[in-house]
Amino acid sequence: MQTPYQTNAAGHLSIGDVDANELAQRFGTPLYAYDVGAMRQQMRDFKRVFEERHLKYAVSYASKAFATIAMYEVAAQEGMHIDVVSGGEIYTALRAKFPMADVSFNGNNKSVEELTMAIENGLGTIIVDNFYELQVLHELLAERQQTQDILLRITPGVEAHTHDYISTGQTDSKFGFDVNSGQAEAALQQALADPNLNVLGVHAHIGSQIFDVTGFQMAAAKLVDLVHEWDFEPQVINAGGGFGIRYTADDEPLPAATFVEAIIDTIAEKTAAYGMQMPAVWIEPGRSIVGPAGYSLYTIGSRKDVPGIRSYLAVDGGMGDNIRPALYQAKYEAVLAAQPDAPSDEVVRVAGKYCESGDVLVWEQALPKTKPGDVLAVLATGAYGYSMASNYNRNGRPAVVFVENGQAKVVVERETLADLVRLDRHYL
Ligand SMILES: Cc1ncc(COP(=O)(O)O)c(C=O)c1O
Ligand SMILES: N[C@@H](CCCC[NH3+])C(=O)O
Repeated sequence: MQTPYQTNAAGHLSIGDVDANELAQRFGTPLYAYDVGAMRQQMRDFKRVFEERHLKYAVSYASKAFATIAMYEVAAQEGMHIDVVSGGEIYTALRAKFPMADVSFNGNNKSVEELTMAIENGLGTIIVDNFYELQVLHELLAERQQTQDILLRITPGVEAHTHDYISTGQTDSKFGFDVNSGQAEAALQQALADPNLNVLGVHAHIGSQIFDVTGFQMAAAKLVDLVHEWDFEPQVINAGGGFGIRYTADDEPLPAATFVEAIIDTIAEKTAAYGMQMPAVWIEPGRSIVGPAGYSLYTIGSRKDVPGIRSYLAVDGGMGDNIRPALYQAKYEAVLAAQPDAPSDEVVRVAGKYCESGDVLVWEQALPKTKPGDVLAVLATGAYGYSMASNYNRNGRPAVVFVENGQAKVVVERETLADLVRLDRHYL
């Protein structure tokens, strides 16, 4: 059976051709380690179908999944666009010297400051979410006698079959212009009439961690139907992100190309049927670019056996570096770095070190016998792990290393104790 990880000659877990135990020893734990080659491969896989078909496109990495200077550098090197959702992500991209023309800006409540930052730095496309934003943008642009390319984010009423907290395409959503009530069409007319706005097209994002193409086809078809109904010929249709990945053996993700083909084919067929030009197709994968490439390395510490119930194996990280199990009941798999393929002896719950009963990393994990000091690797933690990390319990955030071709480099330093009080001020 094919494993979702690599091993080296010693039979140890290998990340980017470096032994995971060695990474843990050199850089300490907890540690986020990324296999850069795997990320590059995913980016290329998403782009390939567009290239082969000579289409106008953008594969825009949804960087909320993992936004650091180094990540933006790799994305730029791979000819990716990026999607940002805050002034902080814009600032990080600027520091990475990411080409601002290839940046799009999503979000349901972009502040005046953030929108100002976007237009003053030549950010390529603003994905407008609501009427308030249309108004603020108009004022900022008119003042500066500038125009701005925008897309309109539409809530197409397509609900992805995924965990309820992370579906954003349905009608009862804080995101985007609602279709059924006529808001989306009104927004389009308002934007088209605005001399400072250049409406490139429409955008929809239906949810996250999706395993079939149907939702994307439905949403893409709906977008084409809508623009046709509104008598608007878009230059761009953005089908969002949400492509599912393998966290555990229960997940059966589709290849990047399958999603891309389904989206392209739907848009091509629908636009052709209406006698419209084929627009550029944009997508926004986040999780699927960085998720499978990321590993969280921990050192095993204490253990508690509750007779007849279960055993808890505790590691030196937890919900501060990976909130997803606590927040979404997300499931992960873990292996021992020194013997990932060893037969298992028991099933344990991998818990963190935080003062919270829900601080779990893996709910049920079969493992060989372990001892304190062993390095445990949780797989596929590259998306929404570091980016959702916190300093809860005043634990510092782990370092991040990028590993490629046998070389490892720290791209985010481990937070120190001094970092934890850096912004504190004495009261007395
Ligand atoms: C607008 C938008 N685009 C793209 C994404 C990326 O989603 P994922 O990381 O699941 O690909 C998200 C997050 O779900 C999003 O809200
Ligand atoms: N943070 C979520 C995904 C949210 C997507 C936001 N658009 C996760 O960890 O799966």
